[in-house]
Amino acid sequence: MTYHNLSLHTDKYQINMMYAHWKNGTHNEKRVYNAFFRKNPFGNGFAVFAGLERIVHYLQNLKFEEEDIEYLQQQEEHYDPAFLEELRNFSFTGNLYAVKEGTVVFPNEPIIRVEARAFEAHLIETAILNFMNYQTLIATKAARIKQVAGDDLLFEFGTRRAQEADAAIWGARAAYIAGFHATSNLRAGKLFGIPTVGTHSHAWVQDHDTEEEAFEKFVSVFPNNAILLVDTYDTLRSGVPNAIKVAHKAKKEGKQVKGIRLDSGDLAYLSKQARKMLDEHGLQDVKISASNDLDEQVIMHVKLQGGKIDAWGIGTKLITASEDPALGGVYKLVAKEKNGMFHPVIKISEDPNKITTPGVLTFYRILDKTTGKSHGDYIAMVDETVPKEELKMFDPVHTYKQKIVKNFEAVEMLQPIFINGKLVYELPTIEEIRKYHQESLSQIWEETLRLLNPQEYYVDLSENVWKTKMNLIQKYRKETNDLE
Ligand SMILES: Nc1ncnc2c1ncn2[C@@H]1O[C@H](COP(=O)(O)OP(=O)(O)OP(=O)(O)O)[C@@H](O)[C@H]1O
Ligand SMILES: O=P(O)(O)OC[C@H]1O[C@H](OP(=O)(O)OP(=O)(O)O)[C@H](O)[C@@H]1O
Ligand SMILES: O=C(O)c1cccnc1
Repeated sequence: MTYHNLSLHTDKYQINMMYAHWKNGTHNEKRVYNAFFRKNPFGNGFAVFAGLERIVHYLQNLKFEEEDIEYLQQQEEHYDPAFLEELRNFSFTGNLYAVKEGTVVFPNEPIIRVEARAFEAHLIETAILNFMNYQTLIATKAARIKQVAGDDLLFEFGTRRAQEADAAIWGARAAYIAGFHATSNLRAGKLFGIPTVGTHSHAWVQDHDTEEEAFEKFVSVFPNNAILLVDTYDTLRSGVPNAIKVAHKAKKEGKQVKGIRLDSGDLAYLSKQARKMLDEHGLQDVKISASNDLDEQVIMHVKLQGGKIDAWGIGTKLITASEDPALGGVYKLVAKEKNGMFHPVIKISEDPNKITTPGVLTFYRILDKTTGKSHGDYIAMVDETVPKEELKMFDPVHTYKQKIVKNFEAVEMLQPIFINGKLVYELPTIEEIRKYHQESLSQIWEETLRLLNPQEYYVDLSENVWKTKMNLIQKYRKETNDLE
């Protein structure tokens, strides 16, 4: 895939802050930022991290071309030519740590940590959040759909309804990571190695004198994999009977109609009737697929009503994450360098959920060695040793809620991706990511995975992190009181 240089894919305030740092001589000081989200989308109990591959390519290709420099010069009269010269030599030289794509993640944990010169850390915020927020959102929506679909096949059909081309292909990839089986977008298929799928549209049927002729012609060119759309005129009176006729004829000629597609009406009723009609004609091997504004709710209800659908094609509601269209992930400064050392910094808010967790942080998934399931996640300083035998886990807000965990394995979730600007991580294949996602899901109790009112997963702080946070809150509270 050719990756375009996206250096200007940032907000102007980032370049302004880079400029202000440069003018003040602080641009080479190191900063630490964490990317995280505060709330699971769709009322879900978890999210599925995606976007890392795009972030890796973005950082590898990050440079200011001559035309970008010229454009910046025109945009802001204050930019000093010597600053623009500095941009000419720009590349990402920092460290980036991230969880693996496909990981089940939770609110408020640092899923990406950036350690870089203030100059670089500012520039990359916007693009990192752009990639992480969208792809994680779609992977999460896809995981919800996957959960209700069971063993049924899931096809991603969203491109025509997606918010432009990038969203279509990266959304198709995110859906595949979360367990979809194929996409209708050939470019996504080619770029990422996702299996592709295609039926035909209503236009194909309208284009012929009769529906039967349309089906026959289609089967004649796709003798073993045609899926016939049966709802153009009347699903049960015309579409299904014509498909049956054509399927019989095909059989006699050594061909095979692979399936039919329902795209309107009551999908439970129509699929049950269609299955009955097909079976009565000995066509048990003709599968039924469905589409039409599907999401996890409709799929679940159609299945509860006894619908006989083998494959689901999902477009609009997946690719636009229609009922919750933004993840809201943020990138916050958590430590800054002074005299060669990192010092934790905090952002205070009236809303306790918006107070950041300071320090150079990592986090661990605390897996029970007997069940293989997670007790929760544990955020600690990178230089902290996590106890091996007994771990005290406590709720960081209601601290009296605590438990002592034994017989566990603490798995560090953040992986080094770039060290001193060098890529040190081998990007996994899409199949490896998809498999890893299932493994990650299997470590979470089903009470947290359920679609409706899931049990909240514990994301706890080490005592050290908690104390650092409380001390900083006290410090700022005291300073503010002193001012009054
Ligand atoms: N049995 C069902 N239970 C719950 N929802 C369903 C069922 N069958 C279809 N739906 C969903 O209901 C929504 C509306 O379907 P409806 O039949 O009203 O519209 P339509 O079929 O698109 O209409 P039209 O026939 O005019 O194209 C769609 O999102 C569809 O997926
Ligand atoms: O409903 P979605 O989840 O968004 O899935 C994609 C939709 O796109 C197609 O319809 P469209 O009316 O665009 O074209 P068609 O003529 O092929 O039906 C397809 O038949 C699906 O209904
Ligand atoms: O192949 C299909 O049936 C398809 C592809 C894209 C959108 N709707 C349907």
